Amino acid sequence: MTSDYDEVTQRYRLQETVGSGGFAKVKLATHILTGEKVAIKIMDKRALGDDLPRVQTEIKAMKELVHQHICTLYEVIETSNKIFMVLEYCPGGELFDYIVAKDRLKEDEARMFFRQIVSAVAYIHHKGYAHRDLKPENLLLDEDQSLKLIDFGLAAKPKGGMKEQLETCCGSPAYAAPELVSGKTYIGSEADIWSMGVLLYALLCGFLPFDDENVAHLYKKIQKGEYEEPRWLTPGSRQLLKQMLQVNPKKRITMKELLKNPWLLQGFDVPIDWESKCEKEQLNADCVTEMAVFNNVSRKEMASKIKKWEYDETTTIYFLLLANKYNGRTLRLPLRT
Ligand SMILES: [NH3+]CCCOc1cc(-c2cn[nH]c2)ccc1C(=O)Nc1ccccc1
Repeated sequence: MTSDYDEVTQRYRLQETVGSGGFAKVKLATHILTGEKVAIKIMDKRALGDDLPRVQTEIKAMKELVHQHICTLYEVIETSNKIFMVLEYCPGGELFDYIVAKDRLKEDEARMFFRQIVSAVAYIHHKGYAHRDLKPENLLLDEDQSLKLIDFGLAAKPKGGMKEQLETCCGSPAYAAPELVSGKTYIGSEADIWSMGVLLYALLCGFLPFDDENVAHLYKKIQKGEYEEPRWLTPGSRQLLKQMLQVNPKKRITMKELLKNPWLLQGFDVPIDWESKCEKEQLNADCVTEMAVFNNVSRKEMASKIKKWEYDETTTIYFLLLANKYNGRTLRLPLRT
């Protein structure tokens, strides 16, 4: 009787559990061949029940969305009872805990993080997706204190493009846009802009703009769109929050305008670089060469194998090599003995 864990334990050394949410648990693991650390999200198909489509949505979205501020999906291993998602290692924990630990962030640090969030969301909108559950719990810090967006289980890619109205009410109430909590049809990208406004407020203030134990009262506050402006907020940040937390989605700042907002440019003076640095279309030649030598095949053969993007061990090794190129570490594949 092969256990569900046979395949994954052949290639990964499973370590401690670092998170267990509703229908998934996350264990740390080491990729045996390269020694690199990864996180493995483990789901039981029986326990998933009606949530199985949500996992399929997440896997499909993460395969399409490869970006420096999105947690990379390396591999998917499916057995008779389990789904294993091998994911990028993010040891810095959740942005939520980071804010709580610091009470609130100084403006420069809030801006540095928020630029990374805008970069990730501008990229997913460009790819025709809306995240629909943007909140500090879904932003993890990697070992270089860079933000990585996770949890695409509610992401939507409307067939008719980003202008198509969406119905499903989803995400966490405190971050949900007024048009969403009013049960109206809404544009995913416009709702994401509102959620990012709530996120920016949380970064700068350390508490939420709209909060109430009673969900009905919370919805009322969101629909009213009135919030406190603590005295420490600078005019620039007040102005930006006002443009993002516009109750009328048609009056809300657009992503295009957000990318060149003066408050976001302050101190950086370069527009937010939202393009992906690791597009799948353009393979990194060094990584291909390294893998070709390791597998004792031609580079041409290796490149076409990688381009199948089967999200198996080949995909994992390619992404792990690529990540090491970016953060300057040299990962060498052990020559096959
Ligand atoms: N509070 C975070 C628990 C879940 O941790 C992860 C979740 C995902 C994830 C979940 N969905 N999509 C990606 C990806 C990576 C991690 C992770 O590496 N966590 C970690 C690493 C070292 C110490 C502590 C925590």
